[in-house]
Amino acid sequence: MSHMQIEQLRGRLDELNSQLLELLSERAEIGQQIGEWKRNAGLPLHDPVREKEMLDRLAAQNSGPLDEATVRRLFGDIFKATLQVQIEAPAKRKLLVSRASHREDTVVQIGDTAIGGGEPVLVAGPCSVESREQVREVAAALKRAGVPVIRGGAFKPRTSPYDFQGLGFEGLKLLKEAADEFGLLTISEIVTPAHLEEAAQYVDIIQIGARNMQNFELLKAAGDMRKPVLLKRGLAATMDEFLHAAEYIVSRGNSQVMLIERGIRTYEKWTRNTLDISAVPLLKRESHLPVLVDVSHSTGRKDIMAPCAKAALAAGADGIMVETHPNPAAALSDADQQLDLGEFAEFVRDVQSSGLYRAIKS
Ligand SMILES: C=C(O[C@@H]1C=C(C(=O)O)C=C[C@H]1O)C(=O)O
Repeated sequence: MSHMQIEQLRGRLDELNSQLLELLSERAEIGQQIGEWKRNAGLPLHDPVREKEMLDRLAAQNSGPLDEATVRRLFGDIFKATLQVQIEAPAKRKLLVSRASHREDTVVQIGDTAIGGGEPVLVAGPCSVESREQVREVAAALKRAGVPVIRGGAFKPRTSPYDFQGLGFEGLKLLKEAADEFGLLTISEIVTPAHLEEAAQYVDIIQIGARNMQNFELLKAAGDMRKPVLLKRGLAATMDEFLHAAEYIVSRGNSQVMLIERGIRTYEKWTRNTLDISAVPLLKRESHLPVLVDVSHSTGRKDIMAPCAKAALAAGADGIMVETHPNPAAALSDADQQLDLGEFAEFVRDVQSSGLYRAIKS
């Protein structure tokens, strides 16, 4: 046989491989549907009687060149594979937030700013909105640094009830006023479902905080909004819990959801929390939603914020959140971890020098 003939036959085998794969995939999908039905009906997934019937029928149909034992073994393997697909948590693969159901990156577009699937963005601002002057000064610094989104807490879920609880709606108004003056977008945490509608007048992105990641009524209410939501990972939330929390929002019709890793609680004390960098590529792989990293709450220390931001971007993050305040020492919350405006400008320069982030030109 000539070399050309072999090439032709191999080409034909390649074609048959593709067809077989297509058929096997179709078969596995049907198996999945049957598996789901069985699960709902409380029936066992494995049905050896049905498998034996099929094998006997195939053996009878077989006219070679494969011998009977081989046909039985090959189909036995196919049934096993179908069973495996049925067993593997089907819920996970079918989540709306998963890549399995939506391959392309979700891009949250707010005005001229796009988050996800392209250039990473910075989100910065004070931990809490404290006064008109404070938030205005920060907004001006953000504008100078080419940062498009200002953050600032107005409803603060603090560990102690005796700590500063935020200025509430007054804080949101001050944030919006400063943002409008400098052409920025706003983001702020909302903690009460009943506040969402009113808050939507002042915030472009609703933040759901780490402590509320599994506040299901809040998630549902945010899902009924048609506003972008930034969902923070809970202090001890697994990836699975995090994605299911996002699913609560998306399943109500609000597809504009962004995820943010903010550090998890571990035994380590040198950082405020432990920044879980692996969350970034994992979430990017499992989900199509934009993924950000909060380098302030995760590290809680200024000296490693820039390297951690670079690591997050290198790992594929779509954005970085960082806290900055005109006078951190006098801040009403998170005094130790907020960058002053000089440190913030330096932080932006440092992150930019990595080539992983480009500031937006104003
Ligand atoms: C798909 C089913 O579930 C399992 C997988 C089978 C298959 O791959 O054909 C057959 C029997 C079960 O063990 C089914 O019951 O039909």
